[in-house]
Amino acid sequence: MTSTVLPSAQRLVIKVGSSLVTNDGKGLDHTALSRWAKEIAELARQGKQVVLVSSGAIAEGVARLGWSSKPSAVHEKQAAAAVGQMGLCRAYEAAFQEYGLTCAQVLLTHEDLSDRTRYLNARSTLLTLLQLGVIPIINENDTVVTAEIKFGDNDTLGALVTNLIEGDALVILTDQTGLYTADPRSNPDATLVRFATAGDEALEAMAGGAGSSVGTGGMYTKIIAAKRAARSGAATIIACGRETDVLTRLAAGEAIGTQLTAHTTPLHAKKQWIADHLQLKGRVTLDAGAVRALKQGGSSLLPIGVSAVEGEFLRGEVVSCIDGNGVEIARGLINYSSQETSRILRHPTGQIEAILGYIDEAELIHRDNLVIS
Ligand SMILES: Nc1ncnc2c1ncn2[C@@H]1O[C@H](COP(=O)(O)OP(=O)(O)O)[C@@H](O)[C@H]1O
Ligand SMILES: N[C@@H](CCC(=O)OP(=O)(O)O)C(=O)O
Repeated sequence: MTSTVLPSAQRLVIKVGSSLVTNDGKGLDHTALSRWAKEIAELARQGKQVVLVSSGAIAEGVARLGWSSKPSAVHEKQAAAAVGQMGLCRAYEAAFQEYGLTCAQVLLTHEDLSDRTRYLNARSTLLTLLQLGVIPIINENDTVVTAEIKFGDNDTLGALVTNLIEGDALVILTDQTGLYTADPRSNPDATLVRFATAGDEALEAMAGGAGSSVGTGGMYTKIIAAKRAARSGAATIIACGRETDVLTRLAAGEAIGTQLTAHTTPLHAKKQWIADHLQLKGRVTLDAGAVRALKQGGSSLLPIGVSAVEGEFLRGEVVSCIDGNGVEIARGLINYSSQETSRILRHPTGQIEAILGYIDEAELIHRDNLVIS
């Protein structure tokens, strides 16, 4: 339980809060942005895919408009967010450019992620950006949200994005070292919780249950976000964004802050997520040997075991694996598009590169991404 998850995490969602991004509301903290960009560039160099969820639009808008404090009227908050988002984009673009990385702005609402078509569109856009080596920077689309449909906090958005792209981990950077047994601002004796299980109800009490002074945000939404991220098997780390090299040290295996691990095995949760949430985009027909290998369990699907392909799909989409009689054997996330699959089917893995001119993965569907029917 005490091992750290980040060294093996391939796909990460990193969320930074308003207090960090805007230096406690005193305008954008360019030094902090540049530090994170440098660390994220290092993670990318290590082969990790990173999505950044950044708050701060409203706080930055308030500063740019010369207002003395955050307005309470929703339409004024929306206006401030629209102004501030420009600043966030410019600052992130400059910060990432310094390290040779391209970034992209993605604004999402809760509705986008509860509507199946939009969910899948958002997913495929984000996966395409990641494949292109671009760092997506996500915020809530404050212009179009009303009280009922708004995320209300970017911790929840971070968790939903983690589910959406099946991130291996959600890293929530905030102004505290991690989760304490009580709010350290008002409880000097509180101690840091280093490892726990996401979804453990005792954590919600520590973070101040809903209705208390911190119940509408603060640590509470981070604990709930961890519970949500665990549904697709992701672990959550809550750490201080002001700590030197926090991201690269976490990636090197250092236990910093609080780690909340998914209670089910990540693999099981991820497979369940694939089965429940993603739409079938096509079918591949397996030969008898591949059917046996999959049914007996434990094997990945290799292109040599596939005899036919139907439908149009992209890398990362879900396809059904059927036997010669059309009976479904499994479903899984495929590593090659339908066009690529039709070119490499019946071929040994060693020939993929010669046929396509490149190789993404040796397997057509990795066993971790296969759900046997
Ligand atoms: N048990 C707890 N452990 C740590 N921080 C807590 C706890 N309960 C409440 N908090 C408060 O949560 C705050 C962080 O939440 P918030 O201000 O919403 O950050 P962000 O802008 O990063 O989302 C801390 O500054 C702290 O005062
Ligand atoms: N969309 C808003 C997000 C506000 C928000 O959730 O802030 P935080 O609790 O600091 O992560 C903004 O950019 O200001």
